[in-house]
Amino acid sequence: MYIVQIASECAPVIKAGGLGDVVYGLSRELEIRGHCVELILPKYDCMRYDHIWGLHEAYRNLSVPWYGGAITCSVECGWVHGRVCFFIEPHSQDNFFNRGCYYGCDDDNMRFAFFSKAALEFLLQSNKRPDVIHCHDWQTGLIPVMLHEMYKYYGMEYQRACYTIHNFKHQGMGGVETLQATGLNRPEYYFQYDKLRDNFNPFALNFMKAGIVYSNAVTTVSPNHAWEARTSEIGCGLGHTLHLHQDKFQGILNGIDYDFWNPEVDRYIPSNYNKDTFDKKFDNKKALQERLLLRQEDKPIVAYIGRLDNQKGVHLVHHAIYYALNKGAQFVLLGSATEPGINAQFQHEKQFLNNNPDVHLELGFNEELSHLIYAGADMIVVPSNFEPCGLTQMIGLKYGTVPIVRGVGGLVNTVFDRNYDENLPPEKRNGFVFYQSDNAALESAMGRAIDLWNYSPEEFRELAIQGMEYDYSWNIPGGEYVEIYDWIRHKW
Ligand SMILES: Nc1ncnc2c1ncn2[C@@H]1O[C@H](COP(=O)(O)OP(=O)(O)O[C@H]2O[C@H](CO)[C@@H](O)[C@H](O)[C@H]2O)[C@@H](O)[C@H]1O
Repeated sequence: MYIVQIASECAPVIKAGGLGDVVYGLSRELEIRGHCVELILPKYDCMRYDHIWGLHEAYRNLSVPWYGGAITCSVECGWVHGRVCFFIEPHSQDNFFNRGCYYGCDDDNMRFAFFSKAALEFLLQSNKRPDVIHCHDWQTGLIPVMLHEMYKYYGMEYQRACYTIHNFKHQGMGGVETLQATGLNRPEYYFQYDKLRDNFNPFALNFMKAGIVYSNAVTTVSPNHAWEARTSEIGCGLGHTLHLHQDKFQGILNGIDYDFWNPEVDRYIPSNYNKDTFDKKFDNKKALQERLLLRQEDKPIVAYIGRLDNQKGVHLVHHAIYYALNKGAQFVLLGSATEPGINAQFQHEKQFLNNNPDVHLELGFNEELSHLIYAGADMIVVPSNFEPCGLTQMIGLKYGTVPIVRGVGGLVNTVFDRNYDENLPPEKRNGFVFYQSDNAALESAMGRAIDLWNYSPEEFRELAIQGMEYDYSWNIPGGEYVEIYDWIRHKW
């Protein structure tokens, strides 16, 4: 099969969070299975060019219709750790992707509406006719619409669209101008509730809703989240739309790329290990303590890695720091906040805790350091308010770092409580789970984890090794995506 992935991120060259990991990991798995995969991405000025090999011009003067005129783009091609990626670079005063950031601009909706249009034009003009176009998140939600309403008539009638939602919270909104710019026009048609009109704001078009309505198959990133999104407020207003389209909607648990996230071969950590050489994990713990100037004492290290925003339960992350310190543990945080208020709060916290030898807060994005933390910490806490899948707990498991998670979304599908999970025998359990989003609930799980480390170290070690035995690679989800692709190719 010939599959094109279109997304706003692909790790490690463009990574703001988990979306990038998934786009890369899934593409790699599909190629291993013998499919031909290409990626189309924006050419941001701030992406990690050091991860691209052989960047060269692939298409000159791609003319992309925009607002009745056209914007000329160049398309460059390069290999990102073996994956063929096409980077679209528009030449216009809008400077869509030369802003020193991936997201967070006032005109994000227009930036990615343009990217979506340009990606389709590139496929059309370069005569690429993939079997499946796989789009991700709100940034590419308009692609299935344009494919069905426009490009189908220009010679792309056999291309099928699969759409994956990684985060319902960010849906992308536009207005009439989006229709004018992309050439979709016809507001009276698209502003209908069974098309793009937002379910709650009658004056807005919703990009994510567009992707759901117009794609041949829609997925989100775990079975439990698929259920939550359809039946509760976690769908952020799209529950009804998902319900209407439930026949083509399902949850597929993300995988982890074990070539990249694997303590046995990880080149960013000083001491490689696996479950048979688990004790070498301790060398990484020492290295982590040294690197972050933590007190070199035999204490458990609790870590948090992730974006710092309300989704991630920042109030509980904050509480976890102080609770760990109170229980005599150490705490390491690696995170970045885009919201100024949350950023200021953690900057303040960092200053306040600066002289404490048992805690380190690293505010910013640091891929290399994240590997050392996964390898060096004993536990990783994921207290999310909602979590479509969550990668950090799965990476933690692979590194023998015991997850302590809130039982929501994909965390429910991946972490099984050592003491209370009744569905699995004790030797299959792999972490600690709590359910409410208050301090007491967090403490109930963190307390059990830290106590086990302190008072029954052998049992803690066993639990960590049980976690390492789980296979959360792309092997199973890769097969599930292929089944979906096959289904949409033959059904429609
Ligand atoms: N400051 C930092 N420095 C270095 N690395 C950092 C970092 N902050 C985060 N990371 C890394 O980024 C990834 C984050 O994974 P998450 O599952 O938390 O994704 P996120 O919530 O962004 O994405 C959404 O998409 C993913 C993928 O579908 C879903 O798993 C998730 O639930 C959904 O919210 C991990 O690889 C982590 O190590």
